[in-house]
Amino acid sequence: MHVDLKILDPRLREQLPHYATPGSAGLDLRACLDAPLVLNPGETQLIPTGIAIHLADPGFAALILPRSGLGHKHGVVLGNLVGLIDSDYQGQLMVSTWNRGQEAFTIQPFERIAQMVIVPVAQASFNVVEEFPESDRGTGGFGSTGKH
Ligand SMILES: O=c1ccn([C@H]2C[C@H](O)[C@@H](COP(=O)(O)OP(=O)(O)OP(=O)(O)O)O2)c(=O)[nH]1
Ligand SMILES: [Mg+2]
Repeated sequence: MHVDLKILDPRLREQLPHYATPGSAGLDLRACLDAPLVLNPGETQLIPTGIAIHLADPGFAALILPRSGLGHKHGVVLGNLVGLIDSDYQGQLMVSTWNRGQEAFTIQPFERIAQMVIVPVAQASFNVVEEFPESDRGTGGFGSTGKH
C-alpha cells in the first residue's frame, strides 16, 4: 500500500522508515533529537520522530511497538505499552519511551527507538441483542480451558 508521509525535520530525509528485510513487518522509527537524551530508570519521555504519516483509509491503523533488543536488554519500552496511530491522524509520530530498567539509558539522536507495524482494521457497528448464539467457549475465560 502507499502511504503519504511528511518529512517534518529535514535530517530525516536520508533515514526514512523502511523495511529492513523483504520479510520485515516493522518499520523502525528514529528519535529526532538535537542532542543525546538520558532516560533515567523509571523515567518516561515523549520523543518526536520527525515524520508524519496519513494512512487515510479507516481500514488500516499503525501500531508502535518496542524494539525487542532495546526492551529486553535495556528495559526501554513504551510508556503507553503500545501506540495506536489512527488512520486520520496527521500529526508527528511520537514515541513515548519508558525506561523500566535499573540503569540510565542514553538515546542518541536518530537512534532507532521503536518500530511501527501497519495493520488492517475492521470498524464495527454494534447490533444490540439479548442473547448470543451458543458457542463452545460460552462465557468461560481467564484460564477456564486449564493450564496445560
Ligand atoms: O504512541 C503514540 C500513540 C498515539 N499517537 C498519536 C496518533 C494517534 O492517532 C493519536 C491519538 O492517540 P490515542 O487515541 O491513543 O490517544 P488519546 O489519549 O485517546 O488521545 P485522543 O483524545 O487525541 O484520541 O496520537 C502517537 O503519535 N504515538
Ligand atoms: Mg483516542
